[in-house]
Amino acid sequence: MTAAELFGQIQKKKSFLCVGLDTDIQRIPEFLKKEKDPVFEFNKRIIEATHEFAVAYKPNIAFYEAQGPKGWESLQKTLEIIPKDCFTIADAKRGDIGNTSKLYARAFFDKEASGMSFDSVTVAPYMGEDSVTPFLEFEGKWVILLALTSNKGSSDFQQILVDDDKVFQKVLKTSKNWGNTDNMMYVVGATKAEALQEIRQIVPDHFLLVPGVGAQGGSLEEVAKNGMNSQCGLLVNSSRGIIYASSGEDFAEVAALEAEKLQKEMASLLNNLL
Ligand SMILES: O=c1ccn([C@@H]2O[C@H](COP(=O)(O)O)[C@@H](O)[C@H]2O)c(=O)[nH]1
Repeated sequence: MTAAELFGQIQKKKSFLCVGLDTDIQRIPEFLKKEKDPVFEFNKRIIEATHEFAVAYKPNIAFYEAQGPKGWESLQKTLEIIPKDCFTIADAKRGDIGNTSKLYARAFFDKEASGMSFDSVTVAPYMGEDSVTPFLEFEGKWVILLALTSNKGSSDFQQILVDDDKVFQKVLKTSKNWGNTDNMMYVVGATKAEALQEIRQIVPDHFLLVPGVGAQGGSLEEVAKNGMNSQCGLLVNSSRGIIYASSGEDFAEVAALEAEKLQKEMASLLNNLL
């Protein structure tokens, strides 16, 4: 999916919502646990209930890896049923020396090799250009590079000043030439919305993946005010705030209500663009 096609979906659905599939077997409603694949059944119901309000889905790979081979199977089956008009993100935070990154890229992009073909994968920038470019060699696929993350520990390294730039600013300035606006996005936490204006000075046209509304308390309004560009340029993720809004048999309906609430707010924030 190109950036223009993604913006097309945003315009169509009046939404820049990404639903996070952080599906923890320990938080799945009891009644689903009798199913052969409870994680998949949970995801299926969440996807069916929320897809009219969302333009993207982001399974966090840790939740699947932690289940061993059956977790990978649940992930693969989940990816198959995400509607084709939705952008898919493998939130795996990978990156290694070049020949290893190539294999990570194959794991998430090459269906013939791994059985999965996500649109994008999150990558850590720490090991530099040769750890990122192997992902960019896959035509039509995206790298979503960690820039300024939503957690408290982002101040440990990402916000350190080096020669007048904070490390996350250096990451943006250096990496924006590795790819282009059709194959690179950046992660910026919603809890860091005040930094979005300076980030937009460096990467005015790139899409940003913004996790941290909902359970982490980031403000959607602040994110849009500081980070939206003329093509929206934002995918805002909420995971726990949607998928665990109810722990009962009504979990999918309540998830839909939460997703719709965010979509309505997004529609009004998009009003000036559409
Ligand atoms: O800076 C970051 C990068 C990634 N994440 C991931 O996004 C979701 C957020 O989940 P919530 O339940 O909505 O808080 C989760 O998968 C994180 O690993 C992030 O939060 N911050």
